[in-house]
Amino acid sequence: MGICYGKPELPEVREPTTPSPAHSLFSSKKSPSVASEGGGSATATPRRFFKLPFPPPSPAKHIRAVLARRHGSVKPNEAAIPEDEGEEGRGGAGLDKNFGFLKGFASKYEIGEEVGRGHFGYTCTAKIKKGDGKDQPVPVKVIPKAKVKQILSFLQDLPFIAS
Ligand SMILES: Nc1ncnc2c1ncn2[C@@H]1O[C@H](COP(=O)(O)OP(=O)(O)OP(=O)(O)O)[C@@H](O)[C@H]1O
Repeated sequence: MGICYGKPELPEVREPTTPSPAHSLFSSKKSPSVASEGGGSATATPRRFFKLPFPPPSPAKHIRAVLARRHGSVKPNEAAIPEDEGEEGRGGAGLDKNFGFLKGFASKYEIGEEVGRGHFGYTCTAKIKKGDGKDQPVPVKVIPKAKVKQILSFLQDLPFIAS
């Protein structure tokens, strides 16, 4: 009897009945633990995030609150400038001159009628009284000091602007 040199019989490789802990890392199937956490879909986590008892505060509310607070402390002569242009028309209707011009303004310029309004102030016609350009018509933009202070104060209250 000779010795037979056939192929050695290899043991049959079978899938283990219980997968190793690393199996889920390489398997395309979802692990049972992941699948049980709310379905594992892309929408599951955001849905849980938005189930907060209160929605996050809107920055618009903060801005509106600051504006309302500021508006409450506005003096009567400041309220003469509307937020939207053209409400009172042109030509000086409702023009409030109850504020201080720069020193020497009255001696240099003769202020005329209002020609238009913006968010911060209004524009008037004026005429140079003396010196270079005497009698030359010029536009004068009037921004009440209190309005500037109000805007600066509002900007400082904003959380995203460093003072
Ligand atoms: N030189 C000018 N000649 C004629 N009209 C003018 C002149 N300058 C301004 N105006 C009128 O006055 C209006 C207001 O001008 P203003 O410069 O105050 O506007 P604005 O820049 O929108 O204002 P704000 O910066 O306060 O928002 C203009 O829409 C325009 O009708």
